[in-house]
Amino acid sequence: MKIGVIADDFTGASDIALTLAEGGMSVAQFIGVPDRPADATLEAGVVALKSRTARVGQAVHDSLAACDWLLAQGAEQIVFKVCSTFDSTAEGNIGPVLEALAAKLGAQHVITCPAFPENGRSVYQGHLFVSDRLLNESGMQNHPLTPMTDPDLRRVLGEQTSWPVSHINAQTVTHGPDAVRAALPDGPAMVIVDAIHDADLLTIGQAAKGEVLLCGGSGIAIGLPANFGAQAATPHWESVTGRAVVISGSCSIATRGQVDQYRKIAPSKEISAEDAVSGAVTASTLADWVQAQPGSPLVFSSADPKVVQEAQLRFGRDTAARAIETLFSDLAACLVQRGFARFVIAGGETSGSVVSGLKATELTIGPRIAPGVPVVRIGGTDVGLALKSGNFGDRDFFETSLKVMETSS
Ligand SMILES: Nc1ncnc2c1ncn2[C@@H]1O[C@H](COP(=O)(O)OP(=O)(O)OP(=O)(O)O)[C@@H](O)[C@H]1O
Ligand SMILES: O=C(O)[C@@H](O)C(=O)CO
Repeated sequence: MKIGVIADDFTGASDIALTLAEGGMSVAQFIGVPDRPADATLEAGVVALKSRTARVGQAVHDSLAACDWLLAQGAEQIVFKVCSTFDSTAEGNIGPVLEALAAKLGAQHVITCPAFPENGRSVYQGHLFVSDRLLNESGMQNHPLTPMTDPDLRRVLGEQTSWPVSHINAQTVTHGPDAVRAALPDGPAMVIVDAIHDADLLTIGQAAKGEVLLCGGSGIAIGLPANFGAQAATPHWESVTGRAVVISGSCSIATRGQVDQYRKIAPSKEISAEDAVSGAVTASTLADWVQAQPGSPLVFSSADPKVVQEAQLRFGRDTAARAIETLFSDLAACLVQRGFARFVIAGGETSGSVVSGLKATELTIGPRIAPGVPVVRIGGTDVGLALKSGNFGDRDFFETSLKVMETSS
């Protein structure tokens, strides 16, 4: 293995696995830290954790365990994959995890760049933009678990780490990889690097050749496969047919648009936080409903910020979130037992729960459905998944996912 990735959520793991696969590397996504060695022919391995919203100590512990496993598989470069909207809290988990990984790997500085231009995320003057809005005006300020209220990544990361946080600006990046390398500080530092276009990420990738530790969204990996001699490719896919369901626990603006759109063409059922917390709706009754519907139904808890906020005040943020996640995880487990073969899941935390419910341990990566979202297959099965990050995909995403799963390529 050449590149080892530690991803702080499951959709993010698929996102960067797609980047590496399209960069021409053979790649697999592992669900949690595997208890056995990876296939020796793999060039990149992505360990998907559910550490973004875990307690700091747990996130550090899990990330170090993933790092140990990746190093044991021969990984020469470790990437800590975080959200392209830098989702975190004042305590972490990005800063503490990076500090721990840097200590383990003996890294002096950590190039950090969440830019993902194809999905509208750019970093300029140390500030993160989502399309033409600063992060804190992009809708991310209302995120149910990690509201992002400060667009200055130097400040955001600075609050989470005792390391100095420095910055390499866009002008330096346009001067090429040597200029970026020359701008890296001598002493220990987390280094936020600006990137506006894919070309900037390619430059950063070249500059990062030989660096043991990097941090970013999937964009940070655009330039990395070429450092190991890989050439761009389209991942292979064998069609998955069979009954399908769409499960959405993401409350992002993009997902709510996709839910509105899909409800026009498929049966749908909304689950409230109260339904899940009170146990009024159980996984098996929900599975009965899904099974009785024609076509590929949608089950969703996606709601607007006001509804989410009310539920959080009433039940507690974590209680509401975990009750919905557990319900969806149990639902998926019921449905796979009843022969369902295609699952489209919206939301990183939601995907983490559902994939665990499906008892998946390894995913193979297929072609893209949308930027940042591949189709994936549970290793050794005919079960196909789309794990969609909250903010990704256009309004037809759910329908498109089902079609891409059916099509060999
Ligand atoms: N109606 C609701 N009320 C309260 N919490 C909810 C509701 N619906 C979903 N949630 C919770 O909100 C969280 C949404 O996070 P999730 O990561 O799944 O989506 P996302 O943040 O949009 O996606 P991503 O992390 O990929 O950007 C989940 O923990 C989910 O259980
Ligand atoms: O980087 C992103 O935005 C996504 O891959 C993600 O991590 C959302 O959960």
